[in-house]
Amino acid sequence: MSMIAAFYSGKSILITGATGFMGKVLMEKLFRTSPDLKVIYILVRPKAGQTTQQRVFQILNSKLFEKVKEICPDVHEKIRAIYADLNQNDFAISKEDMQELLSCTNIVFHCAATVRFDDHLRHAVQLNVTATQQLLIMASQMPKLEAFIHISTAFSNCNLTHIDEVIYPCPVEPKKIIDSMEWLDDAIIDEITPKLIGDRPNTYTYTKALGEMVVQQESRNLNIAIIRPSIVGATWQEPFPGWVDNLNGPSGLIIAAGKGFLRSIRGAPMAVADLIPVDTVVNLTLAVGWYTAVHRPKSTLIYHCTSGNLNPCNWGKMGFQVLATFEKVPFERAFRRPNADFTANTITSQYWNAVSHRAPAIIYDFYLRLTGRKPRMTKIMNRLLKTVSMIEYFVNRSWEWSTYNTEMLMSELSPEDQRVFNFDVRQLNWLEYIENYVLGIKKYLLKEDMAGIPEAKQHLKRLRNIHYLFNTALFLIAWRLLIARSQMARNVWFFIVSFCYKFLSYFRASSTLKV
Ligand SMILES: CCCCCCCCCCCCCCCCCCCCCCCCCCCC(=O)SCCNC(=O)CCNC(=O)[C@H](O)C(C)(C)COP(=O)(O)OP(=O)(O)OC[C@H]1O[C@@H](n2cnc3c(N)ncnc32)[C@H](O)[C@@H]1OP(=O)(O)O
Ligand SMILES: NC(=O)C1=CN([C@@H]2O[C@H](COP(=O)(O)OP(=O)(O)OC[C@H]3O[C@@H](n4cnc5c(N)ncnc54)[C@H](OP(=O)(O)O)[C@@H]3O)[C@@H](O)[C@H]2O)C=CC1
Repeated sequence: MSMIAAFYSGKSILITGATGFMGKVLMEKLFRTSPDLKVIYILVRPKAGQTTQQRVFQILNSKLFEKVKEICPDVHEKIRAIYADLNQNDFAISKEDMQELLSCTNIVFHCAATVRFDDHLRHAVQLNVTATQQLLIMASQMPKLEAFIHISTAFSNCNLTHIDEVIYPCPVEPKKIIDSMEWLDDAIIDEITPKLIGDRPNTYTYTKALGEMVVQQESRNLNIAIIRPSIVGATWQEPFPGWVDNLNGPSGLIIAAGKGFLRSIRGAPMAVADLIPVDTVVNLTLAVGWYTAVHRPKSTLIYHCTSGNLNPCNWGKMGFQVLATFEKVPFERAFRRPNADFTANTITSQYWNAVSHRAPAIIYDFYLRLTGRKPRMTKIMNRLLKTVSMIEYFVNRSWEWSTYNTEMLMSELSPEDQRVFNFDVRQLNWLEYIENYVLGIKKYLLKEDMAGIPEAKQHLKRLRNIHYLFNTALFLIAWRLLIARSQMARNVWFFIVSFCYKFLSYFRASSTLKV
């Protein structure tokens, strides 16, 4: 019997960010392994024309929850969606709902965040810092609370190269930042943002670091733990391999490469690609929830959920396997044949951006205009290049995260728990994982049918022929222009033509002699 699964039975659990990538997998695993849990409260806001109830309905009816509905048929009744907006005071939760949350919650998993790299500092602070502070204040009023688990990121201290499982202070106190956001106008915030984030690449990593400081400062007598996952990818094993439903991290770029838009990234092929499957993060999160509640460590423990030091894989190997998978299972209606590579420096990167990204987009838009359609490729390409420029920081460096706490926890688990809540990345076979990841993107994100693979392969063949034809035409035009302008080129051309002629005459004469 799994001790962790038994621990969650009968519990009332509050999850923020349950509609997000990680939150959904967390809920799924909880229901699947502890169907006897009492209730999961989720803080949800209406979005994209859907009410909170409709959003929950959509999640429960997704493929991810198919197994859960067999194991826990009353799952609908065990989810209590609470209207909440983490940008508002008291999260805009009604008095009755707040009362219920405060009096019943046993465990809090705080997953909600803005993960956008380019978010305005005011918004990133509101969600990643102020909302965390407010949630902790709420938690301190929960008499039945056993553990509060905060999800941070392994990149909250990406300005360092070796990162321990400790909280590193930021130069300016989070409270001061929170206060200043209230009275500074956007223009001034824009001006001071680069100074505040310092040697971090974006507002996301900076505000996640502030969020950790807030957790430390507001911990009072709560049982708190912080989990720092690295780059979260598709599921490895559970509930099935390859599940993914958003474009964050590598997923969007894998699509861009598979559809032939992305041809090159400035990146270091030998740098460690610290990817971690989402189900591994969730298993660790649930194990940490159990350990924190049952063993009540004296201080706030931080757990690194990373792969690099136990089972490293580099970007070169990962990219190579992504491209190899496209050969077997190509994406449909590709713009060009998938063929991406890492470039070493800014100059070559700019060259390839001009030649392989911008030029084909301009040519294609010209073709669209000629055929009376609206040009769109330059816009898509600009967006892609913006995304690439934002992730380049992470594919050009390697980090070293110590994992003492994570390994300690692994050793504390019973063999059954180690199996059911497996977070041992040493068992991960990268090639298999990446292949399933690409397949998962095709099936669950792009919603492409496997039956369409022969047609997709046929389409790639046509693209290859167009590519050869285009290159040959381009070569001939360039050559023709050169001949018109340069005596030397003309001489070379006549030499080649006469050489070919002589060779053919000799070949014809010798074959006639043989007959
Ligand atoms: C040795 C030789 C080997 C040779 C082999 C070579 C092989 C080459 C490569 C082959 C294949 C490539 C595979 C690997 C590539 C490397 C990937 C590296 C990824 C590294 C990521 C590191 C992240 C680490 C950070 C820490 C992790 C975290 O803690 S948080 C999670 C990370 N967060 C994110 O990823 C969020 C990023 N997104 C944003 O910040 C923003 O969305 C944006 C700034 C990128 C874009 O903002 P914008 O306002 O322009 O657009 P938005 O409104 O958001 O969306 C508009 C449309 O664009 C779509 N979209 C959104 N995000 C992405 C995305 N990431 N990629 C693509 N498209 C995206 C979105 O859906 C919108 O679409 P529409 O609705 O249709 O308009
Ligand atoms: N994905 C990754 O690679 C990594 C993620 N992390 C961390 O893991 C956690 C979960 O990330 P992930 O699931 O990928 O992120 P997602 O972007 O998929 O999910 C974010 C969640 O936060 C919710 N949220 C955002 N703003 C509000 C708001 N104003 N009110 C209520 N809810 C809100 C979203 O709700 P809605 O659906 O309404 O937008 C969504 O449920 C985050 O803390 C992130 O920092 C850490 C390392 C890597």
